[in-house]
Amino acid sequence: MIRFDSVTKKYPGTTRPALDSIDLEILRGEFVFLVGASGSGKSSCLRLMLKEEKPSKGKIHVLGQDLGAISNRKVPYFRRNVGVVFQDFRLLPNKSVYANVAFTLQVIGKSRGFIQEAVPDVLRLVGLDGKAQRLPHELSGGEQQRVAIARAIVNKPQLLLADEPTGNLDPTTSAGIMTLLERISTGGTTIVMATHEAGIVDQMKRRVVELSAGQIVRDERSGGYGATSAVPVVRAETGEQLPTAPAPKVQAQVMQNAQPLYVEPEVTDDVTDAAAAVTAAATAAIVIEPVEPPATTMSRPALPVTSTGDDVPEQLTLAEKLGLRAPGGNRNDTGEQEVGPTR
Ligand SMILES: Nc1ncnc2c1ncn2[C@@H]1O[C@H](COP(=O)(O)OP(=O)(O)OP(=O)(O)O)[C@@H](O)[C@H]1O
Repeated sequence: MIRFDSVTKKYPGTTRPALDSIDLEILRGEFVFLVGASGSGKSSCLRLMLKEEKPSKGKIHVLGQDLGAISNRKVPYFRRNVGVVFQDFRLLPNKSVYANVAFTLQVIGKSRGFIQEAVPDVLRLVGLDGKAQRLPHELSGGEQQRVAIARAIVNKPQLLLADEPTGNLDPTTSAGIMTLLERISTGGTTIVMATHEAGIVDQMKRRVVELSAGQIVRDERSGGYGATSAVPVVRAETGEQLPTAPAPKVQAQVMQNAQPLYVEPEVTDDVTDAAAAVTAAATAAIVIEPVEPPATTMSRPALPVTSTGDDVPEQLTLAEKLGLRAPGGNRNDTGEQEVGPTR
């Protein structure tokens, strides 16, 4: 499904690599957490898997394809099989929930009939079937993230990449999002998720790959978060060590005491709401701890905007960022403007 062979990523103008000779194999259907201190290379890993960045050395295979052999023109076709979810949702602000999800299918040329079936189906799966006509700002943060997840999976990708998808959400809502991701995973989708949330990782007991200063320092089949948040942050550009990484919001202890996140799917469409209710009840005791910002803020570019080649424009539309259209391709009537969290 995913293979990294001695992959090194060194960004221009930096003194040390963001990823340093990484070997990694992820099999079909796995649910893998990428953990590690801020700056350890998690987002770089995801960007490489999506071919948003090119490795400086080494080879990457995703979905059976050698990413180095895919031309920029063919990248959107590759990405049709890869869903992506970001911390800041990236929804179209002036489009309804339905239109946001339908957009993905319109861009890749699916028929109206297909869209009219697929969108309600996926909105039911994420528990938003009653909210199809709402605008993003009329939804809670958790609901907005569920729209983003619906958009990411509506084309039934084999692989879902998630970069801190609960980063903007409170602990209970985060647990609900994890319930949903776990359900998507049981449907056979491979999921790779970068996170700082110790409680979630400890509770779900999935494969954990830990990065430290660009190297894999731990790869456990059924692991916990470990002590990564205590690992000093290292700035790739200078090698300077920063004192702390962001504190996780969902405390491990509380999540350990919570009931399992996953609820067996039922035949009714209310299953997601039922699962969310169970999760909410189980995590009702969670105390929302104020998250102190790190002593020094890391300068890090937004995940998808990085230019990958000489012929790729700097300003990418949403469809281009999501890999649904080749950069510079025909920008028709899809109204591509994006929005982050609206609360
Ligand atoms: N476009 C870039 N140009 C230069 N350096 C970069 C770039 N992107 C990332 N880096 C550096 O590469 C290193 C790894 O960054 P990356 O974003 O992959 O870490 P991360 O583990 O995802 O961090 P966080 O948890 O804060 O999101 C960091 O030192 C970062 O400063």
